[in-house]
Amino acid sequence: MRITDIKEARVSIASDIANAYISFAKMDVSILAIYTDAKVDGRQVVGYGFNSNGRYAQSGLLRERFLLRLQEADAASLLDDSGRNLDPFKVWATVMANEKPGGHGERSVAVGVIDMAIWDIVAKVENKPLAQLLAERYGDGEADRRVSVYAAGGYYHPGKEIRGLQEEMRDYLDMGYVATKMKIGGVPLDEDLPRVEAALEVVGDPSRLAVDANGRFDLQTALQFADGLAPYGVRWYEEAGDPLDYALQRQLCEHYAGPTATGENLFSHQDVRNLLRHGGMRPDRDILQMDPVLSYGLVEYLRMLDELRIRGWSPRQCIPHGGHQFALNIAAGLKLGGNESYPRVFAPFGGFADSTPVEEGLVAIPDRPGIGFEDKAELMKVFHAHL
Ligand SMILES: O=C([O-])CC(=O)C(=O)O
Ligand SMILES: [Mg+2]
Repeated sequence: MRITDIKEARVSIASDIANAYISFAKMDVSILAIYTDAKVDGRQVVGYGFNSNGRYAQSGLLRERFLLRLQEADAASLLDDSGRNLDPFKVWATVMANEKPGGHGERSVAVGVIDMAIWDIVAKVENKPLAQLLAERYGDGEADRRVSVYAAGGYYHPGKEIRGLQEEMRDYLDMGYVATKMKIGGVPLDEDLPRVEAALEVVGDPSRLAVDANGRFDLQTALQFADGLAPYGVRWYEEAGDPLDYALQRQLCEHYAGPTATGENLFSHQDVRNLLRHGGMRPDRDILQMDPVLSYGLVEYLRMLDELRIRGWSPRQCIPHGGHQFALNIAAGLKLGGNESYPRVFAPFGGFADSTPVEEGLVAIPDRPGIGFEDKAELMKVFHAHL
């Protein structure tokens, strides 16, 4: 088989929401289609990819470097031993040729978009959902049938007062979620704690509400918020400080008994190794949120999981960022602890298949080959309109 064509485009997901660090007023993503000459049940196999929110479209890196390498590669050099499917590890090595180590920057996002599309192809050629393929290749053969998801939102939004936040949380519960997440750190502690209390009034059990500071705080503020949050017992306290400030994370873990979470802005297995070595994170409670598409794709995510295992961490402590179907398949196939979901923001890239509504906080994997994008009409419309 061979790749016959590659199309890439930039799509806006701009909105007027903000977290403690950034506004999403100019947010966009790269979308990608990789066409092949493979056919399954008479249909051409096409793989789709996109990056999740928080990092911008990667058009320049994709066009000028990574896709060129893929297009210039000898077709046979990309195949697995059977010769009838792509090998994601060989594709990864091809697109990463002549890249120095370190300095991961956003190169990892461009490569992640390609990797997502390649795994979509590989699972389609095998005629299986990606979750099943992963369980067979890397697990005990059985994927989790349903994945625990939580509704991420609670952004700062002009004109959205406490009542608006409560309505948003109620909306998530009505949609079938039992757990949610909200932003903190965009206003001072004495204004944020009433927001947390208001959300808790709706969500109920504090173990069902996580809070996310998006890396906003210095050590002192991180600890002040920790003290403010401690009496509530929220599900987790996310990205208190800069994602690469492992000393801050360690001091937070020493100070705050509740679960913390971080990792969505770690883009390599080397970064994850450093977090686990130096960040003081506790395998019995803390949550790791690396997002496979932002961090060089599933090929690299498997290396991250190796770093976890070496250090006695269970993959169940991983709940990836990003709210996309790729991470949902990975969570089911590799038996992670759950997956993020964005029911109301970043559409149509957030959310899962049309045929698998969230029920009691769980979502199933549709019985479709690949990642399952074909079971998400609004997303396919975007792919077809641009690619
Ligand atoms: O607001 C963002 O950048 C998204 C985020 O942190 C999350 O989903 O955890
Ligand atoms: Mg976050």
